Amino acid sequence: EEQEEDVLRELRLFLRNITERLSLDRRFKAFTKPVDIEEVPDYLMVIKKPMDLSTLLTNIDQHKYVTVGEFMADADFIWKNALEYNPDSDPMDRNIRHRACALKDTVRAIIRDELDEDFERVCEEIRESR
Ligand SMILES: COC(=O)N1C[C@@H]2C[C@@H]3O[C@]2(Cc2nccnc23)C1
Repeated sequence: EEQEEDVLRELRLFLRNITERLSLDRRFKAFTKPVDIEEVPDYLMVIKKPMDLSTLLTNIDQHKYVTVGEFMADADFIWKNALEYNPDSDPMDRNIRHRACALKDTVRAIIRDELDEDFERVCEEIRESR
């Protein structure tokens, strides 16, 4: 009903705000757009579910997420993919893995600090009712 749409509208505002703040952080520049398959032709052979901050934003606008948990599952692919595709000891790989870990910790810290547990519970009730 209308109250549910009000909750989901507030969820989308919350998720857009997080995603935009991450996109402005210079540490996360490599995560703002999909990895360029022309530049990295083997990427899709290694990474089965590419994800990036611009795709998260598109998904939000397409009402893909009904809970913060669903959003976090996609956000986690961004840093997990980076750890998987860039495993070597060379400085470039180490640098992107460091940024991937910073992204993981930053997402979790924002959600711990800014998400009301009761709000997420209401979103989960809506999800289960659909
Ligand atoms: C999230 O970003 C990444 O996982 N990567 C991995 C790719 C390998 C390396 O860095 C990336 C882009 C790139 N382009 C050209 C040549 N080499 C590279 C970004």
